[in-house]
Amino acid sequence: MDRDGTAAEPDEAAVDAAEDAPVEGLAPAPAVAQEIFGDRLPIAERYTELLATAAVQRGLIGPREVPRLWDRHVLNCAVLAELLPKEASLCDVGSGAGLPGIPVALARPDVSVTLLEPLLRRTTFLEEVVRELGLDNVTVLRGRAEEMVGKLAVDVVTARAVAPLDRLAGWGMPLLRPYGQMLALKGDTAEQELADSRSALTRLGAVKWSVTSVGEGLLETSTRVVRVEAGESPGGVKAAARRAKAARAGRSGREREGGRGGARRRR
Ligand SMILES: C[S@@+](CC[C@H](N)C(=O)[O-])C[C@H]1O[C@@H](n2cnc3c(N)ncnc32)[C@H](O)[C@@H]1O
Repeated sequence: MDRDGTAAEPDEAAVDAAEDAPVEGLAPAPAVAQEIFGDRLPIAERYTELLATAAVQRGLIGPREVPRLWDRHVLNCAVLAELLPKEASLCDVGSGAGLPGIPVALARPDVSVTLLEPLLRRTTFLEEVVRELGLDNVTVLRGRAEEMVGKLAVDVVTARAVAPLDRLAGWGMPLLRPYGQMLALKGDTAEQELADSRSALTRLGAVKWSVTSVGEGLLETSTRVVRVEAGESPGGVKAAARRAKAARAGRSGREREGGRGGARRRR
């Protein structure tokens, strides 16, 4: 600010230099990032910088994570791309600062990603990031997963660090289309959580489940994923009833609108 109270015009060269300056503590992108993100690598680098700066300042990422953002967060999430069908629709439940949804969207521009997150502070950050990075395959949606049954139906649900597997499945499976899949990043607890959740998964319309590793041969530590495949009724009986209710509400709403239009036409 100048002494007369007006903001000084920023020096363009100084702004450029500030933008190019390395972020303290953040390592440069590892060589493998080029293989994973291809020509979107500069966008992935900018996203990682935003995690190291704005997301840390707003309390969405712990400051101690900064030195390991590439390995433990961005790349570790991006390799989920290996499991995604071509041109899939995907909902990242409890996306937080965009993990794993944004790295996946960067690695797979053919996939349409919805970042679902209930907290306003987090959706505000996500909207800003999506706008700044120009991610046209990403939508931000504010809400809880259990409120979205009948409103959202996708081929793939992803989640990391959101809830124990049985509870997560109760939220995520009802958002799938028939024969869709839920991919939960679970690390070392994957097998145990799966063993503890078998009856819940069956009740929720799952027909097949396994623990799989992605990023092998690319990352030092591969990413362990619980993969749960749905049958023809994802979410089971309760979800089917909720979807039918939502569909009836939608239909009667449309009929009411049509009815009003019809009345106008008859007059
Ligand atoms: C520990 S954070 C993990 C964020 C991100 N997935 C990551 O790995 O960095 C858990 C997130 O789940 C969100 N969450 C909690 N309950 C949820 C629900 N029922 N539906 C959707 N998101 C939920 C929280 O708001 C929070 O952002």
